[in-house]
Amino acid sequence: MGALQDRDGRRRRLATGRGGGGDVTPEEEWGTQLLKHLTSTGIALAEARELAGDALAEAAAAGIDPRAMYGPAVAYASTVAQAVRSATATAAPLSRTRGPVVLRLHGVSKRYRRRRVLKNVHLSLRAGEVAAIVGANGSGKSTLLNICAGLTRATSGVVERTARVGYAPQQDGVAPLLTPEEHFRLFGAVHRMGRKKAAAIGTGLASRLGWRPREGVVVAHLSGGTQQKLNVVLSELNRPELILLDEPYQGFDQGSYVDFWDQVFRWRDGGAGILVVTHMLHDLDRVDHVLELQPVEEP
Ligand SMILES: Nc1ncnc2c1ncn2[C@@H]1O[C@H](COP(=O)(O)OP(=O)(O)OP(=O)(O)O)[C@@H](O)[C@H]1O
Repeated sequence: MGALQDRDGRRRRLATGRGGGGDVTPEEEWGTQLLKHLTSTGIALAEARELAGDALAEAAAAGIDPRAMYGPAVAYASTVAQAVRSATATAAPLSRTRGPVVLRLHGVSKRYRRRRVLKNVHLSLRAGEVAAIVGANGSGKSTLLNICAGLTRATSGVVERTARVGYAPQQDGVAPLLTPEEHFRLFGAVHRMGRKKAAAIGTGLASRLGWRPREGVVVAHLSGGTQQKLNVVLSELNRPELILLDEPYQGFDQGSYVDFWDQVFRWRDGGAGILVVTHMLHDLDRVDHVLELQPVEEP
C-alpha cells in the first residue's frame, strides 16, 4: 500500500496493485488507478499523488463516489494531465497585470416577491482576472449572473459594470431554428458588425473550441455540447471586456473542456474579466476569486 494525505490531513490508502490484503475499497482502487494513469502521462509522482489525493478528498467531502464524480480514472487522468499542461503553458507570470475594475457588486440582494434569493453579495473583478461562482442548486448563481448582465434588477445594492459585456446564459442562449452562421450575423448586427465579418469572427472563435460549423444545419440538429459552444462563441463575438458564463461547458467532451479553459486564459491575458458559474471543484484552483453563494434561509 501507498498512502496519500487529503486536504484535511487524513491519510488515504492507495493500493499498489500487488498483494495488499484484499480490503481495498473501490474508492481507493480508483485513486490508485488515477495515480498510475497520471504518472503514465508524465506527471511527476509527487504531483500525481497530490492530484489524486485532492480528487479523493473532494469526492469524500462531497459524499460522492469518485467514480460517479469524475468518471473512469483513465479518462479523468487524461483531463487532469491536459489541464495541468495547459495551465502550465498559459500560467500568467506573477507580475500579470490587472486592469481596471470591470464588474463591482456591493451589497447586492435579490428577492422574488417575498422570497429572498441573494443576500449582501460583494465582488470586485478586474480586467485580466477570472472569478468563479459556486453554490448549491438554487443558491442564486444564475440570478446573480442575470443581475451582472443587466437582465434582472437587484432588489438592493450597487452593480457597476463595464460597457462591453458578453453573456452565455445557462438556458435559451441560442435559437433552435437558426443556423450558427445566422446566429453570428444576428449577434454581429447587434454589435454593428457586417455580415461577413461577423461570420468570419464566429467561425474563427468556433475553431478555437475545436468546432467547425457546417453550413445550413440548424441549431436544433446540433449536439448539446455543440450548442453550448455556439453559446460561448456568441458571448465573445464583440470582444467584450467582461464575459459572463453560466455553466458554460455542459456537454463538452474532455478536449473541448481543455480548449474552453485555454480560451478563458486567452481572454484573461487579452485583458477581459471573466465570471464563470461552475460546479467543477477542480476549476477553482485556476481562478483569481471564488464567490460561494449560500442558499438564503429566511422566506
Ligand atoms: N424569475 C423568477 N421568479 C421567481 N423565482 C425565481 C426566478 N428565477 C429564479 N427563481 C428562484 O430563485 C432561486 C435561485 O435560482 P437560480 O436559478 O438563480 O439558482 P442557481 O444557483 O443558478 O441554480 P442551479 O444550480 O440549479 O442552476 C430558485 O429557488 C429559483 O426557483
